Amino acid sequence: MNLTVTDVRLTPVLIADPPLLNTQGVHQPYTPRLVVEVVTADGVTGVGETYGDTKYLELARPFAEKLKGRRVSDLNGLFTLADEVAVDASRVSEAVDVGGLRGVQTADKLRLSVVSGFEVACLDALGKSLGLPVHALLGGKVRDAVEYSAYLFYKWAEHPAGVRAERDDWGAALDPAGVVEQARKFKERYGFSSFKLKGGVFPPDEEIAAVRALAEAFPGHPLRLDPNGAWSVATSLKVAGDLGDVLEYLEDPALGTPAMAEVAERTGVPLATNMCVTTFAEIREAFTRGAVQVVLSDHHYWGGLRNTQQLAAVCRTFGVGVSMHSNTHLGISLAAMTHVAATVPGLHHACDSHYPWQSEDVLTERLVFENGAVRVPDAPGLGVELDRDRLAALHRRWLDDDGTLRDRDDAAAMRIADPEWVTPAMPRW
Ligand SMILES: O=C([O-])C(=O)C[C@H](O)[C@@H](O)C(=O)[O-]
Ligand SMILES: [Mg+2]
Repeated sequence: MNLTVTDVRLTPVLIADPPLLNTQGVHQPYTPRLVVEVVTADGVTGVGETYGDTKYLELARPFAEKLKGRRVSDLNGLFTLADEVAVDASRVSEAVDVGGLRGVQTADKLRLSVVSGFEVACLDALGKSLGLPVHALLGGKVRDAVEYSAYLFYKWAEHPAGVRAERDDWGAALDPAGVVEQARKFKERYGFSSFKLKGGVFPPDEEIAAVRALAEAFPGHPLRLDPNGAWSVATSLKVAGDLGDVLEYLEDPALGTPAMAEVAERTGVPLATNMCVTTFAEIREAFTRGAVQVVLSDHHYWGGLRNTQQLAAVCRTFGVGVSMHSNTHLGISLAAMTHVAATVPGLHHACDSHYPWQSEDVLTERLVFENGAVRVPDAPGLGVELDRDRLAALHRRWLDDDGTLRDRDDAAAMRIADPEWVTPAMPRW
């Protein structure tokens, strides 16, 4: 068996995204992703996926060149390789990523986000070469299915008039009734029984009312609210006080570890984060201050599936829960998330996934949610297959774009509907 990488293919794509609202603005009609393929000397192809914005592509290209000649089994070596790829300082001059949705932006985190796509592709190729599923390469699954939560968003019925976009059949959700209706659809279509509402969009009282309406419509179901740090400590405490009886956890109510620690100290409602603990370096302060009770891992920015397992082990050591964060992603990443989640003992919270919002994929067969869960694939590698025609079509869309959609910008999308829109100063409420 020859596991040497002889070729690496990078295919940026633009995939359709509905008009989902968050505190920074609204999703653009298409969002960039990068599909990574590694090919071994034996002709085995492994596939991975990560962010597709320009700053990631700029790193992925030299990284791909360096990977050639190495073995797909050399997973630790990926981090050494990544250290050799220079990050343009202007790419990390902002303190926060995606207008603040993914926490601090550092050169390391950028590199790790790129490594993750290659790590998954290498694991896929290795698994296919050995005839083993990725979860077996990670030590073996401890469950046969991974539970996901319905990721509810405030949402317009459609993208602004005149903007090229794909239509969706979810309708608008701009008030409590709309949110409950969306949740019903999620439950009907996918069987989800946990619900997360992306907040930070409307004044907190409106979002409290929406969560109350969910609690009434779905009694006993785990509920979460995530305003992406849009609230002050006082507002966070008010929301925790009003919703404490129905929330599984409150996600990033306030921005940064000190503010989260202050909230945590004064409420019994567990706090989750994908914003103040997003790197290993951020763990110590957050855990010693008791700022978070659940970390939402994301194999993309934590640097892959094996780093996700390490994060889970650290969380376990400190008695902190673990679950998963999600951005817009394709089926490749859902498969990767499912494999790693299957290996993590003590995963007590349903994972987030944007996948139901994605009408487009690059796989021959979409992954399916049954009773809110994805069965852990047992076929070799990730257990998914690329549909090359779909991949080519979505790449064509990326090629045809004049550059406006190649870098995610939720504030720019919002300005099309509201030219006065500026990224809100935090805390917003
Ligand atoms: O905090 C989170 O869960 C996210 O930031 C997830 C996504 O980025 C979501 O907010 C989005 O895409 O609008
Ligand atoms: Mg979050």
